[in-house]
Amino acid sequence: MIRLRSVDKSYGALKVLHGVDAEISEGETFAIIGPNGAGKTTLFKVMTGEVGCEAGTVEFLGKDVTRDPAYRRTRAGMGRTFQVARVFKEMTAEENVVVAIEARLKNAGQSDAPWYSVKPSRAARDEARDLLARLSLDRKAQMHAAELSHGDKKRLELGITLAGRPKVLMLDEPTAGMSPSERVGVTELIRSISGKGSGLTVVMTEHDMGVIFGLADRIMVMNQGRKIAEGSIDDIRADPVVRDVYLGKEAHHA
Ligand SMILES: Nc1ncnc2c1ncn2[C@@H]1O[C@H](COP(=O)(O)OP(=O)(O)OP(=O)(O)O)[C@@H](O)[C@H]1O
Repeated sequence: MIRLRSVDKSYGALKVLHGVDAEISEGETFAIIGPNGAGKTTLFKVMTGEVGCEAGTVEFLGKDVTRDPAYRRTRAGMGRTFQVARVFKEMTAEENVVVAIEARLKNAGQSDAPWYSVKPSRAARDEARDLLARLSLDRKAQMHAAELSHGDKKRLELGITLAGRPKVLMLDEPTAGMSPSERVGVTELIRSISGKGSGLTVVMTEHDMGVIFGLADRIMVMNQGRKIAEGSIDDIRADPVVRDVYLGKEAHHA
């Protein structure tokens, strides 16, 4: 799905990624973890195309996309959510999802409607309602997005992203700023949409180890811009270097 080879990235004089390699396979949930400032978000943005890299390559679906901007990668099937949910606040939850469905149909040449028509198609509305039901937002479908709780806004953003039918779902700290119960809910939701048989690949950065251990098939650990470990949850838990630089610190904070 995604392959990074020897990626270097600097912000001015500050080098934040040093020769990072990564390979993400179809259908897996891949998590990037590490202490603050380790370079997780930067690596994530190199994958999505929000930032470029000075050296190395990024492949998506077997094609070199290193020079492709983010919107091209989105069109090719990379869906992304943000640390602060991006939704149209003045529109209802249903309208937010309908717009995303109409945009997908339009990009696929299956709709002549303007990017947002005043009267959306019946098919788009039905699909939006199904999606909102899967996200447990059906009873809030007619609420304006601005009125939704933080957790529900994140759910809605996930719905908008899923409406684009991505091949890979890129989640940047999906539980950031959530209450413990919202975290559990979103973890279950991600598990339900990315479970075996869904075919969906998920790449996520996340600070909450409970969320990571509940979701990830494979974990990559970053420290100071380098990959220091990669493997299953059990591998990562048992890795003495990881325990030292990351899990150890978490445990001290706990
Ligand atoms: N736009 C930017 N301009 C300059 N420096 C940046 C920029 N973005 C990030 N950095 C720096 O790059 C380093 C890596 O940041 P990055 O956000 O990738 O780390 P992170 O592991 O995601 O951290 P966190 O867990 O705190 O989100 C940090 O030292 C950060 O200050």
